[in-house]
This record gives sequence, C-alpha cells and structure tokens, in this order.
Amino acid sequence: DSANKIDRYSVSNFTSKNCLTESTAVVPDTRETTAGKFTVCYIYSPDLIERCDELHKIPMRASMVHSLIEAYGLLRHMQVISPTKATLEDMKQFHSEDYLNFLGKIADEDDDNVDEEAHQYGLGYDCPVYKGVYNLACLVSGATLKAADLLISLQARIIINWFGGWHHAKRDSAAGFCYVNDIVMGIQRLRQRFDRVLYVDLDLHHGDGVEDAFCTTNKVLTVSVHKHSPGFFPGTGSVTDVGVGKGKYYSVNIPLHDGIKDEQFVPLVCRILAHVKDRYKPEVVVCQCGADGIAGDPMESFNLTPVALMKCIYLLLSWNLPIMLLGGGGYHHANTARCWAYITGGVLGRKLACEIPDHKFLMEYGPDYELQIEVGNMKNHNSIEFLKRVYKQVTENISHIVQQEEEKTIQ
Ligand SMILES: O=C(CCc1ccccc1NC(=O)c1cccc(C(F)(F)F)c1)NO
Ligand SMILES: [Zn+2]
Repeated sequence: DSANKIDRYSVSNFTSKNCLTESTAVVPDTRETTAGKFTVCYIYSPDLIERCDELHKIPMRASMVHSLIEAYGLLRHMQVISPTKATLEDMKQFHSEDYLNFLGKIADEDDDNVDEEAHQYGLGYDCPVYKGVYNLACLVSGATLKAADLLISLQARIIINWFGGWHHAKRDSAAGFCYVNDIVMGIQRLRQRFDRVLYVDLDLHHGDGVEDAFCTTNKVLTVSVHKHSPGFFPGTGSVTDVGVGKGKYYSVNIPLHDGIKDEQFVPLVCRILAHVKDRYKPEVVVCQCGADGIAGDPMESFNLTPVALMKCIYLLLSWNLPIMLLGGGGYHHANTARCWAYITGGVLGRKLACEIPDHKFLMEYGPDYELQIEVGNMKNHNSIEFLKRVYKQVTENISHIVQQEEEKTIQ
C-alpha cells in the first residue's frame, strides 16, 4: 500500500500549500502505530549518560535528553535496558586494532607523546584527545550493540538509543567528533540475523562513515538526507554518489541546500523511502535521528521542526519492521532534548503536554518553556525545480535496485 502513498505525493506537494495532504498520507493515527502493540525498549545507564555528558562539544546534552524524557513520565511506558560495554573484540569487528589500541593508550595518562600520533587517527581539533575516550567508545558501542541484540533476539520491535548515532567515525580514525562508529557495529551485528538492512540518516550531515562501510554491498542500503554545499562538512553525499560494485545503487543520497522546511522535507524523504521500501524490501531498519537540522540549531542550516523527523519515523514505523532509533548531532541542547522527547512520545503514541514539565534542567527551556519549536524565517535555498530534479535523479537511481533472492546470511 506504500505504492499508493507514492502517488499521493504528487510533486506539487513540494509547496507549502499542500502540506496538509502530505500529513494525511504519511502520519497514520498514532494509536495504530505502536502504543500497546509492541514493547518499546529504551537504552540507558547512568554511566553511559555520564560519559556522553563529557563530550566537550555537547556538554550535559545526554543528561538533558534523558531528564526531559523522564520528566514527561515516558520511562514507565518503556522497557529500560542497561547496556553492556563493548569489548575490544566487539569494536575490532569494524575498527582497526591500531586505532583502538591508540584510543586505549590515551587512557593511560602517563603517555605524553600521544599528540603527534593523534592526528593520524583523526584526533585533535574536531575530536579532542581526552582520557575517558576509550571508556566512552566501549559504552557507546555497547549501547548500540545491545540494541541490535534485542532486535535479533526478537525481544522487542522498537529500540530507542539517543546516545548513539555517531555516523562519521571511520575504520581507523575519528571524524566529525565521532570517536567510534556505533552504527556500523550495530548494522554488522544485525546482519548476523537479517538479510537486508535499511539505514536511514536524517542528521543535517551526510552519514559518510556508515555509507563508506557498506558502499560495496547490497545487503545494507543506506539513505542519507543532508545539507550538501561547497565547504560544508563532510562534503560527500552528492546525488551521483550511489555506491560501487555489488553495492551500486544501494547508497542513496538526498543532497539539500540551506533553509529546507517540514513541508518540503517530509514529502521528498517519505516518497523516496516508500520507493526504497518497495524495491528493496528491507527486513530491519536503523534510523539516525540527528537534530542539528532543527530550527534554532547553531548550525543554522535547515529550518525543520521535530514534526518533520517524526513524520519520517512514523512512515518507517508503519512498515512494522524491527527498528532501532539513534541520536546523533544536535547542538542546541534544549531543542535536541525537545526533539527526541517528542519522538519518544510519538513512538509510544502518547501526547505530551506543551508546557515543559518541572525538572532539573527546566531553566534551559526559557523563555517560553514549551515543547514546540517555532520555525525560523531564514531564506529557503531549495527551489521547487531543484527539489524536483533531486527527486527525479534519486528515483532513477533507485529504479536500478533489483529484487534479491534470499541468501543465507554470512558471518
Ligand atoms: O553533527 C555532526 C558533526 C559536526 C561537526 C563535524 C566536523 C567538525 C565539527 C563538527 N561539530 C561542530 O561543528 C559543532 C559541534 C558542537 C557545536 C557546534 C556549534 F558551533 F554549532 F555550536 C558545532 N555530524 O552529524
Ligand atoms: Zn550532524
């Protein structure tokens, strides 16, 4: 039935006047999505939060996210699962031993000639060296691996891990302030049980680390929607970037310009996801929900509200596949907490009060103390013609995806 959803997105829907039609096509009534049907698991431990709070670019953000979800009384509607630390063996499934040994070496404070070596591993300005980094790597990786194990063991259908989603890290280097790529490790774990994995990256930035890891295989299809403009990090992810070899056409990139709003973002992304679903027939979904594209973020690039991410996630949930939701970017800490609390409520089919409930970080939500985030009035550099062109190119790429016969899962 997602096919008929496609033609409900006639291209004219890229204009704001049609935003009401797309909201009927994509957003099933929340009661029919997940409330009561499946257990929703929420990955959390005090240690994981404390380590993430230390990340120097997002200090205390993890605590703010968790505290707001707790303050809205959502924890009692989920199974809260404490993650185990990933072992060196676990992380070696993706990262090189040299890189992991180097991260481990940093932990021993006595070693001071760390700085020269640091740069060859992408450590330095964007990813500063600090003593707790190895411990962070084990916890963050362990959290997403735990999420994957829960999906594999069919213990739950929906796993939320707002403390994962570090999509830039490479096999042998940190990047874009991601030290380890928990997403790649989680997808590799899922591949032990599922034949075809769909990865969706809604973060403002191109999910290059995940795309690179799987660009040569047709067993993981990556879709990334992101800002793509000269000089903007990481610079990859153009629409012609489709993957290589057996993976050709299994990397899907939706490059956008500054200023995109919900009314254009939702129909474009959802129509493309519907095409991908029909052609690829994924068995499990991993969705990175980075919030740095939300209006008010210091990145000042996209002009989205959490509703846009929620509507894309509702489409994914409507497929009734096992799914893992991950965090990622988001540098306005209160808005990031608002966004992920709103999504958590939406997944549970629970309405959240507009007033931010009293809790430890209430003062961060002034002056309005509301859950809603108002769109900004920044210029939208995405013309209708541009969006039509991107959509045409992306759907042409996707049309090359062929039905796959079932294969034994390897590993
Ligand atoms: O969000 C990211 C990584 C963003 C990034 C990539 C490369 C180098 C640095 C960064 N991070 C920032 O630019 C950054 C991080 C925290 C806060 C800010 C702020 F200036 F926008 F607040 C900016 N990926 O999804
Ligand atoms: Zn980002």
